[in-house]
Amino acid sequence: MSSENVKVLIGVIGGSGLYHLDNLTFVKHVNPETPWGYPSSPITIAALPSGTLVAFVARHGQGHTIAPSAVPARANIAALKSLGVRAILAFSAVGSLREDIPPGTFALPSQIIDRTKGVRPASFFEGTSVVAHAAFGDPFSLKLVKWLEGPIRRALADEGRGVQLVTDKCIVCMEGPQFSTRAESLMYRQWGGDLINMSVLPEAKLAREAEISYALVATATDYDSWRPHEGAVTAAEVFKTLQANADTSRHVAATILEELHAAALEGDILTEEAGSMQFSIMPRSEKQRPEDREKLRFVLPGYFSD
Ligand SMILES: CSC[C@H]1O[C@H](OP(=O)(O)O)[C@H](O)[C@@H]1O
Ligand SMILES: Nc1ncnc2[nH]cnc12
Repeated sequence: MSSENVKVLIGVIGGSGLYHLDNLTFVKHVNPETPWGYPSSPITIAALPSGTLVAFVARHGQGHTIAPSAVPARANIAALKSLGVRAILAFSAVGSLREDIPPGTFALPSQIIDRTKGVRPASFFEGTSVVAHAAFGDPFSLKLVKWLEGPIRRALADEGRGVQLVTDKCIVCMEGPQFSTRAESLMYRQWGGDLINMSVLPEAKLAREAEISYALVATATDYDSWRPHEGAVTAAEVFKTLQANADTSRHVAATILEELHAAALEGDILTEEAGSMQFSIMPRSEKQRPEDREKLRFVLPGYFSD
């Protein structure tokens, strides 16, 4: 279980239905302990055909034992960062709030509406003597999302199942675990929401605090509960599309990760996030507790060295 000497640039987070990337070559499992505990599941280190390594974590655990509100998102992001991860491709099963985003569609959202209820630890700085305000106006990495569009479209075309990709959508992140009421679902549409899940927050916020470029591949499974003459969403409805979406997600990952790794090495898709916390951390270091600085060094070594 040692994470020693593992250096990985790209991390993948799998959501509901996506518990492994078994179309890549398994190398080993690592389970880094972080100041925020252990990740949802041991992290799989997998090799691409060139030998390039990627890291994969199952958000809800390998056997889907962790509810969305209980996902140890800080440990997941911190563990990936400790392996060297600078860009995360996260997958999520989502509800659709729009007629023109039918189940089976893939989406790259660009905005988030936060409907979590404050029960999830949402910052690495929480409970410490260090105050930081990360910029989150553009919650996904603009450069990474823009870069992903072409390779994902090509991967979907190459798969040949006719899966469509839509971009520039707004995702609502709700608390759960129960699904929304019909009234809430209608309200989210009026607010401008296009998609809904229970997982993108605080994951995206924590990736930003850790200066990791983060993008979400949202895979639609259902129409939530806003359609007046249709039944409200149930888990059984979600399961109908989950497996096919997960198969396509694995295909997309296997097809684009080599190119993504090369683009990340080249550097440009990482430049927005790298160094972005520099002006977010309130600069009163003489009042910051040494033990808090040590904890934060795990995710932001550049700012909290002695
Ligand atoms: C199984 S339906 C609700 C569940 O599915 C999504 O999980 P994930 O984002 O990890 O794919 C959604 O966010 C909920 O957690
Ligand atoms: N309708 C829905 N609401 C919240 N999360 C979801 N994940 C998949 N479908 C969902």
